[in-house]
Amino acid sequence: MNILAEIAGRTKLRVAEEKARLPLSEVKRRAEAAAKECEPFAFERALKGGDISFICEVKRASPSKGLIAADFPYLDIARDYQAAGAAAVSCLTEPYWFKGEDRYLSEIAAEISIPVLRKDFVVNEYMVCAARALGASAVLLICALLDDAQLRSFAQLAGELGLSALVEAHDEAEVERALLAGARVVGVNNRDLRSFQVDMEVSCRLRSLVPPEILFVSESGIESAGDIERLRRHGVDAVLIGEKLMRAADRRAMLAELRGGGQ
Ligand SMILES: O=P(O)(O)OC[C@@H](O)[C@@H](O)c1c[nH]c2ccccc12
Repeated sequence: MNILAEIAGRTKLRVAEEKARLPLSEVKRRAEAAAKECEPFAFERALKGGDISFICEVKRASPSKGLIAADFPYLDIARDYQAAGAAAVSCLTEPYWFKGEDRYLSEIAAEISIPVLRKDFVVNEYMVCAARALGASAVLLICALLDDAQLRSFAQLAGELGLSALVEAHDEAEVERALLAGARVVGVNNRDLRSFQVDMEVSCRLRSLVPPEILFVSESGIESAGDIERLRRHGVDAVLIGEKLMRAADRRAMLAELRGGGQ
């Protein structure tokens, strides 16, 4: 079984436990209440226009790298990202492989003013509603994990809650499926979630398949100002960076270095 299927299976059990504590009707009510108080689609707005935007990730561990941050002052990290000019923050909430927690997301969203993406393995509508209820402005939908009907219905539900959906693809067929599902933000993962192989060329190759009015985010394995420059040249709207920033002693300085010559 590949890791994605394994994570999805474990996630379904996790959500079933959550549901037993807090029913879907209550999470929906909380999500709708949160939607009334938040600016709709703030995530998309934050990525639009200007130079390439940075989505900076708060990630404690990953299946490919193991423990990334022994010391994990997640609120300080999120505040640093905001101070360094990040357009948005991505926060892992998956507990078993990424050592994430829902409270990291809710506390970060309450602490900073830039939008926060819930980075998790969404497998049902409960998780979309919970994302909003926790204070997220965006939710990740992974094409490799969801069929067309699920992609469409979760993207629509997100839309009804004013949440942006970052629809993640890794090849031509998945980009096509993302667009068919009505994605307004397509993320191309440079990392193959099955083999963990990282190749920036994947983003460069797939860029032209996404029309200019749809936001294009390049995700994973981005490590240098040179990488960013290459993606900029290909017309990428935003980059999603985790490990390189998480491991930096001075995250603000690292973000400035990655941004390089752009304004
Ligand atoms: O740490 P990196 O290589 O900079 O990658 C960040 C981000 O793209 C990665 O965490 C990610 C991309 N898609 C995902 C889906 C699930 C979990 C994690 C991810």
